[in-house]
Amino acid sequence: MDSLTPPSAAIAATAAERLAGLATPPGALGRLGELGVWLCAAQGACPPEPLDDVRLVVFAGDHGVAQHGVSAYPPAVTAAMVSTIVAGRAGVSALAQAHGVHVRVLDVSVDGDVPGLPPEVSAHKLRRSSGALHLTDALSPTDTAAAFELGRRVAREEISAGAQLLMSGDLGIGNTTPAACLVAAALGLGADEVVGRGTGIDDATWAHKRDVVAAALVRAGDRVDDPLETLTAMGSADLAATVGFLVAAAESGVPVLLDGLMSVACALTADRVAPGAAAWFVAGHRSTEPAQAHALKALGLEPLLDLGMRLGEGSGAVAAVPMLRSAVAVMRDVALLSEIL
Ligand SMILES: Cc1cc2ncn([C@H]3O[C@H](COP(=O)(O)O)[C@@H](O)[C@H]3O)c2cc1C
Ligand SMILES: O=C(O)c1cccnc1
Repeated sequence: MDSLTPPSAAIAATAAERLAGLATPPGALGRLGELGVWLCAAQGACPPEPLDDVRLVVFAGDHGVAQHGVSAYPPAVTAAMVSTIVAGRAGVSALAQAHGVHVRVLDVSVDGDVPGLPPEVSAHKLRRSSGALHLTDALSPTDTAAAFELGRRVAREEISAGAQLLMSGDLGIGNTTPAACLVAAALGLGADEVVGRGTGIDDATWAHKRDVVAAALVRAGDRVDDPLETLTAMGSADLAATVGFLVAAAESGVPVLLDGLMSVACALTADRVAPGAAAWFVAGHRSTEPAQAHALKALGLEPLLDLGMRLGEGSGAVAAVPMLRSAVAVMRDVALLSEIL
């Protein structure tokens, strides 16, 4: 893919000038000021538009590797949590209600049919679960392409419906294992550097998860050099869809607020598929997963929040939405020093 157009440098310069002219000491707004400048550049408008339409899409799927002792929870939790998001009662639902964020959840590859799902949640289902990535490819190349295109289509739908800011969320027991693999593949890291505690695994399970990731990396071989082949070898349909979603947001010039490990691993992969995509991303929070820290550093992103969260679902991104709205408010509503003197 060609390198993407970055946010407007001209508007960034105008916004930086406005920030410097506000009735505050220079730099006194700290990162809020930097965020404000970035948002102006991403929107192509200074002062920026209020963020009235903020949307999260949660990509749900199961993972074959979850049958092999890498999580503290059984795969059946995935379907139950999809229903819980639909009912508006998940962790991310509470945060989204508090901050006026629209949540859409998609069953991309949950293992089995989730009873009682509204058709719009299950209509895009691509497959059930994925191959156990240390033993076999997670997906076929056709599945990877279809999932990537699904994610792109979903982003375009949300943008057409009015999204000014997009976020991706994840749901799927075992998903920290493929996400760690994506980061290791992109950055040439070893399994022991990327494997984390996920849902809260003990030392013995961590050591096994590390061995599983190491085996997956050996099995993938030099396919790690290509981001889409990496998704085929050791990703999943829900993660490939997330990558497509993030690429399409960046292609369309819509800013993205990233979440934890899965979101950031997919952002890193999206920037490999579409170089320059990362200029459209801001990091919502630092999770406790080591691979997320490596990926953030490689992307040059410093997270807005560091609350020790490790939930996923998009929760850390949604928690950071008030920071972006604060940045908009200061850029719009603070007087200029020249007006008051
Ligand atoms: C009740 C519950 C709700 C969740 N919501 C998100 N996750 C998160 O934790 C899981 C990933 O961690 P691991 O790789 O260790 O399985 C995914 O389902 C992810 O979405 C949850 C996990 C649980 C148990
Ligand atoms: O980093 C995350 O988002 C995360 C970590 C553990 C489990 N689920 C999500």
